[in-house]
Amino acid sequence: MKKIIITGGAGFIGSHVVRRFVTKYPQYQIYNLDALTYAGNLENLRDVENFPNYTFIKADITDADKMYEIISEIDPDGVIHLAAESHVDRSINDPLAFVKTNVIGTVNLLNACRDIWKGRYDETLFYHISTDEVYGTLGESGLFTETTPYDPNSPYSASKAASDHFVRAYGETYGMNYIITNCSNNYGPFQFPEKLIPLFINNIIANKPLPVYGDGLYTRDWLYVIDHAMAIDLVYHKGAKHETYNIGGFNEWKNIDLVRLLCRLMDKKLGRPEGTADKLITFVKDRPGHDRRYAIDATKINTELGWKPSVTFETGLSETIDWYLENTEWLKNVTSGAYQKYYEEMYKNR
Ligand SMILES: Cc1cn([C@H]2C[C@H](O)[C@@H](COP(=O)(O)OP(=O)(O)O[C@H]3O[C@H](CO)[C@@H](O)[C@H](O)[C@H]3O)O2)c(=O)[nH]c1=O
Repeated sequence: MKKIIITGGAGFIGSHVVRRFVTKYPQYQIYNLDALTYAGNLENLRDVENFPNYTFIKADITDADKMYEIISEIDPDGVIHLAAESHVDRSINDPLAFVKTNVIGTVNLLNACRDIWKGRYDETLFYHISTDEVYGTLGESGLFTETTPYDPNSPYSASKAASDHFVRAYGETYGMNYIITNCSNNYGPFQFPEKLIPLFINNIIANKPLPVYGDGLYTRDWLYVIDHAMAIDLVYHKGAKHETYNIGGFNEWKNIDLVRLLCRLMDKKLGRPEGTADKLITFVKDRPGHDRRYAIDATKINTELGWKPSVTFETGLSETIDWYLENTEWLKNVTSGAYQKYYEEMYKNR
């Protein structure tokens, strides 16, 4: 039986990856290693928690000894590494937390895998999940390809860039098998409401202001999280070792256009008069170092592995809104307590 450790499996993207692997591959034993920080939630995995091929391990990747102990005990065939601090605004307030988890945490995993897999690197894989933000920002035209030079602008993207470099370096220096994928903005069920789409859905439901940063003309390339999980599955099984793949939706939206679309859909679904949510739009002080535009060229994964997004943005967004409207209890749980304090702290200067 193949054994795979998925780090960060209780988080947003991680939980979709865990669900896919546990349900699709009964012949694999899946270990979800997660520290359960504010963004990790076992509620995200209630539907698979009793599957015989699923095991949850609460552990923090910043603990080197613990990583060594767990990885030597399980002796996995592969590690799919998603555990990360991921919110840009948080990284501006507390960069060191991002260095600890994203850089040191990744190196801790690499060190353990390097030692435990020694002599059989060819049969094992360290698959590192990363972001398009490592490439920095684009002007009006152009796309990020796998050969675009790294040029990160936020403490978050700098920490992810550093972790990518370490993974590559361990491949070159020690000969470990690795793959890195860099993906664009994800959206979908179970996303913590600090990111644009779930935050704004939450605020529209609660009739709270929608804080659009700067002029709102920043551009992001949006991908449904389930399509990302499908890409990760494909890359894990078919990707070439020591390679990088970009994953994106070829789906660029200026923030303000996306917010207006969201407002329109939400008014309709909530049975409110058209234009109600629009009135909540509030332009606020910009995010420092705000990247103007991201856009991914996903040609390589498309032509070499045959992956492409399976749903349109309109369908994915509509399903996402429905999910949040049906799961108000989940939303209430994750936004209680510390969330309110965080929210006020984050927006007090904006
Ligand atoms: C939270 C928030 C965001 N924004 C803007 C900032 C960005 O231009 C855009 C999306 O913001 P966020 O949802 O924070 O996502 P962004 O900074 O693009 O980064 C995301 O996408 C990245 C991939 O591109 C991931 O690596 C990151 O983990 C993820 O957080 O919306 C607002 O205008 N108002 C807001 O309140």
